Amino acid sequence: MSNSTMTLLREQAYVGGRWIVAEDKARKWVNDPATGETIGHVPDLNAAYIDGAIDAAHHAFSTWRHTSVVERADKLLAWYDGMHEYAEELARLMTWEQGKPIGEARGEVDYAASFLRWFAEEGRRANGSTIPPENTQIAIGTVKEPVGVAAMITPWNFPLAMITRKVAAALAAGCTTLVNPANQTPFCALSLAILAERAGLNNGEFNVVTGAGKLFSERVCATDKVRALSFTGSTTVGRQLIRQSADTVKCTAMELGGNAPFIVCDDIDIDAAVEGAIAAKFQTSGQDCVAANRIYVHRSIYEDFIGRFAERMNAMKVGNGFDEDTEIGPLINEDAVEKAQSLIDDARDQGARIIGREQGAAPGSQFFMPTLVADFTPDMQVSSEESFAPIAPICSFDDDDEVIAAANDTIFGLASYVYTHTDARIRKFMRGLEYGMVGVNTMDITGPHVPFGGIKQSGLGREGGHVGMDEYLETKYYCIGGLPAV
Ligand SMILES: NC(=O)c1ccc[n+]([C@@H]2O[C@H](COP(=O)([O-])OP(=O)(O)OC[C@H]3O[C@@H](n4cnc5c(N)ncnc54)[C@H](O)[C@@H]3O)[C@@H](O)[C@H]2O)c1
Ligand SMILES: N[C@@H](CC=O)C(=O)O
Repeated sequence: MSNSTMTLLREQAYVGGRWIVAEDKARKWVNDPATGETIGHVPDLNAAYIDGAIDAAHHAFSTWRHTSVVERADKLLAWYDGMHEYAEELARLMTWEQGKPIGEARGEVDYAASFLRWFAEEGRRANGSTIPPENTQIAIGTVKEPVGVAAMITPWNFPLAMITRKVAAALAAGCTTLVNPANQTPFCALSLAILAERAGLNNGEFNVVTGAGKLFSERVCATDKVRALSFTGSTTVGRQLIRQSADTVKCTAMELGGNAPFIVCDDIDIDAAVEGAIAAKFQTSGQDCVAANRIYVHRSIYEDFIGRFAERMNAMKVGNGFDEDTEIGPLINEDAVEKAQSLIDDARDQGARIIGREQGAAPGSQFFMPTLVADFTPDMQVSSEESFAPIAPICSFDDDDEVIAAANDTIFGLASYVYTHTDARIRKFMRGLEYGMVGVNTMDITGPHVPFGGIKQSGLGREGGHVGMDEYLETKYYCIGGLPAV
């Protein structure tokens, strides 16, 4: 399949079950990050269009909230089937506008679709409860009800999965949805809308509102018609959105930044730990909220680990994501490349050893060669900031308590990893690490069935798993009095 024959590339927004362009012809252009070439454009919707989309979702809610769980599940499953039917095209579209290596893009299509199936099934389990009353003439219980219209603002690094993980949960709960996708990757969101429309979600239940996130958030936060706001992105923007949501007291779900520690103890198979660290660091070319951002290795195996990691890293193929053997693609824009370089410069100036291929070997201006920063210290920016780049800071430690304290010394608390084969240590790390997620001897920690999310300034709420619908459900308590005594 070539890019010119794609059938899922649509240069219109999807609002109220209709495909629209902006009357004022305002557009946002989308570029291929690997080549810089233009892919196309999408409408840059102004406030009036955003308000129209809010009204459409609000109107649709009055019907969708009363649909049966079976109807909701059928539509989500039809959408799931559509994603599988068009899996290869979706993957190619993602590689084109996001830059992700095609193998990873195929993986994300499956991952994104898995949330549609999971929540199709999970919708049936939005159970209420009965509560034993204190006298026999009353009946007490709870029912779960949808919160209302839910708005979602999603990032570019997982342009399908970060949408389906939110939207499937919300639709299964009986909410209607408005998605504002990242400006770098709107075509993935719109391809989802094409498949949603074919699955029968064609009446304003799912809207893709392209254009600036800032304006979108201002409009949705200002109105009571939108009751929930779910955001995935940086902690800086998340804080701002929590503030903006205060005036209308919205339910907010926040999946924010991370600074994941990856701890390698001295009782492990070094090659397995190196493979885990390589995957945890370089997936999505380092642009992953759960990417290993600080690697701590026990002093007794430190130089050995660095040697093996560097050898593996230097063999990684950096290139256009469409080449099947590419392991590291482009970064999302040139600012990201500049930021990566400034992190390396700061670390070098403060005495770190910089190991890796020359940046001159990069195949284009938006590529950053994978780089190991050995002997990093807490004062370096690579330690406190999420690099979102293929940069692997590594330092040594002597003692478990010391490394747990170092790992926890951050405002973030999303993912963490530890490699050790000793039972007592597993328990100590699992409980001691102040993170929402702990991977032990694996970096493969996500899936539709797990509660994904962070503590501290990495977020509020969980996505996926049994709790993934909680953000979109209210608990209504009822108390029926005056019943005949039993
Ligand atoms: N916890 C998670 O599940 C998760 C997943 C993916 C990415 N992230 C985080 O996202 C960040 C990387 O993405 P980024 O740099 O593009 O983040 P970002 O916060 O700049 O942008 C994310 C989204 O927010 C929108 N946005 C930007 N400014 C806005 C504003 N003022 N109001 C409303 N919307 C606005 C953007 O258009 C984009 O769609 C990293 O920190 C990463 O850890 C977290
Ligand atoms: N890698 C995460 C998304 C964050 O960027 C996931 O697996 O859901």
